[in-house]
Amino acid sequence: MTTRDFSRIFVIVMDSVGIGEAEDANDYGDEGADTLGSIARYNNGLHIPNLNKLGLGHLKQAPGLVQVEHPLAFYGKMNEKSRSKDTMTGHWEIMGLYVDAPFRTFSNGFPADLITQLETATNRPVIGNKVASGTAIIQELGEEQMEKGAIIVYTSADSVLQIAAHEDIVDLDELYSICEKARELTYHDPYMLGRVIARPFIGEPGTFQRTSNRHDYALKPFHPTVMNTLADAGWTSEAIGKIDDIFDGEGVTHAIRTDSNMDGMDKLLQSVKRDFTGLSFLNLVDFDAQFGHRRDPVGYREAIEAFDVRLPEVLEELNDEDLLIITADHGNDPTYPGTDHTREQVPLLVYTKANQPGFSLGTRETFADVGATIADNFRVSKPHHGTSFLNLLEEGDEGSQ
Ligand SMILES: O=P(O)(O)O[C@H]1O[C@H](CO)[C@@H](O)[C@H]1O
Ligand SMILES: [Mn+2]
Ligand SMILES: [Mn+2]
Repeated sequence: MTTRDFSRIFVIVMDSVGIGEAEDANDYGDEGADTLGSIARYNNGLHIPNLNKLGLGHLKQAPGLVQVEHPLAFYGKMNEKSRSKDTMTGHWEIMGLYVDAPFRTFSNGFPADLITQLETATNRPVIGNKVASGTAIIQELGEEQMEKGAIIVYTSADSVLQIAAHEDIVDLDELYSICEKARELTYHDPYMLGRVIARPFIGEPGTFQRTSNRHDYALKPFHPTVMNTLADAGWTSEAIGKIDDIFDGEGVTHAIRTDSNMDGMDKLLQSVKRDFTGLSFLNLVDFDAQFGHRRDPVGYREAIEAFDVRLPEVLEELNDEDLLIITADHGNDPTYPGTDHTREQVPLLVYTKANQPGFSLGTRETFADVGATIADNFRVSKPHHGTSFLNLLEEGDEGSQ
């Protein structure tokens, strides 16, 4: 450990809260996607006084977004450089890594070969094997899964193999071990899937419900990320929520699980009250999983407003030596056709009590600017990608643009 400017950096990823189409949205068929703007317009407004105070209204004009005169945070937008719009790619890029080739996707289901290997390895018949929404496929196939003692395998536009089973038929230990086998079978070429996900559910036919016992089995990041360099240098590199899964534990010094956005905010607050030096990295997945993929713009608005309500508690606990960065990993516009992520720019809000008001950080070329800033702050080797904006945070008003 050497020196640092800020002693603690807190990063909150509002999973899927994009802020408008990315420059390359056309390549993804996502022209016009705008998660935050669409939610604001659909609901005729958003009540987000605290995000507005930070400066979110400087990034977008939409009902409920207010351009305050003296934003408390520095604000900007970021484009994603990696050629993919999934969660892992977004988070890895935030920590300084690029993914050049998208992980493989299977829009017609998985090859028969893989399914046979999975059935043999798990001794359970596979049903489903198609692209599906997770909440819909358990209603469709849940009863059959129970009768046959089968496992439901499905995928999406993301590089995922998801396995759903009723907790009374395939207990959690078995489901997790099935997923580990599926992970082994798909870790390398020719499959190299981004993630295998356990999707247990409970209940009766017609009212099946997924439980929070979901578990993700990711690939390890292809190269060390800023989380690794921080941890290797002896700083804290804490993961709250899905972060530990997304990095497959790489560079994580402490992992803290959460079961909802509000639980994530509770855990963040506990972390803010703890004494440490380094990074605390939180993912709030409900925006994406509960509302974006479910194409529920009303629920999504409520989730953003609920997040906004919790912000002051965090801001009050921060001191002059802390930095808070709020951003996202991709979009998931709940008014857009389909049920998948949308290629969007993401918001960047950077708050420190040490220098207010903030000003524009402009439109950043890559999410990796966040990782580069963190590395710069803690004087560890910079990631290959990204430009630090740390110096701008120290400039004061004359840096205003
Ligand atoms: O429909 P469910 O099961 O929620 O799946 C969603 O969750 C997966 C992982 O985030 C994505 O691939 C998306 O399809
Ligand atoms: Mn995501
Ligand atoms: Mn998602």
